[in-house]
Amino acid sequence: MRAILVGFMGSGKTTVGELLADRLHLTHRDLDDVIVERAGKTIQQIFDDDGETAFRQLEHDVLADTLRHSEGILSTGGGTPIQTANYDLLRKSNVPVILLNVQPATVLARLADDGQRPLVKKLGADGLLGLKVQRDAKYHGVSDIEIDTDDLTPVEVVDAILAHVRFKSGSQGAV
Ligand SMILES: Nc1ncnc2c1ncn2[C@@H]1O[C@H](COP(=O)(O)OP(=O)(O)OP(=O)(O)O)[C@@H](O)[C@H]1O
Ligand SMILES: O=C(O)C1=C[C@@H](O)[C@@H](O)[C@H](O)C1
Ligand SMILES: [Mg+2]
Repeated sequence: MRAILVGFMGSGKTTVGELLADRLHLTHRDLDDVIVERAGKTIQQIFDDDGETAFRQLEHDVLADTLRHSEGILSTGGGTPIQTANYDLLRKSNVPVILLNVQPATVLARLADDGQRPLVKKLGADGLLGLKVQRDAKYHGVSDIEIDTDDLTPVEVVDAILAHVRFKSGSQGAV
């Protein structure tokens, strides 16, 4: 991989990852999409049928495979860096890990109409922001670079990433 995006739900990892990959003519992988492909069902269905623990195991397996075999830009899921095994894989990856920071009000605004994320449905606004507080130290700890996204459009987030990370052409990755 050349760069890995992490952050809470609604921070823009999927949106920005796609734009960043386009800009750099790299492939984009979204971990949630790979999980859905592998499971043959939606994330909501995995949570409903198999439970969150099964989802987290699948997420770990897919992360390990993706880090081993894929090139380009990786957008993680919102909970990916939280398990210790995943946190360690990301820290050891030798790839810049970029945190897309969001304030609580931004999370709620961006996810207001969401019907896709099981945890948004299950936890409600207060529970969601509580989860963010619990996770924040891990997001900061796992990242090499942090971008505050609240006042930026997705394209401006890409510009901010490119201002911080120098991407080499060829297969050697970012430096
Ligand atoms: N910088 C931004 N400004 C305004 N809206 C944004 C920005 N980034 C993302 N969004 C919007 O917020 C919503 C969530 O974005 P996205 O799906 O990219 O988040 P995510 O970090 O991938 O979430 P998850 O962890 O659940 O995968 C989308 O509707 C997207 O268009
Ligand atoms: O923050 C989380 O735990 C999640 C975020 C999404 O990207 C999905 O991976 C799933 O809905 C769980
Ligand atoms: Mg996403």
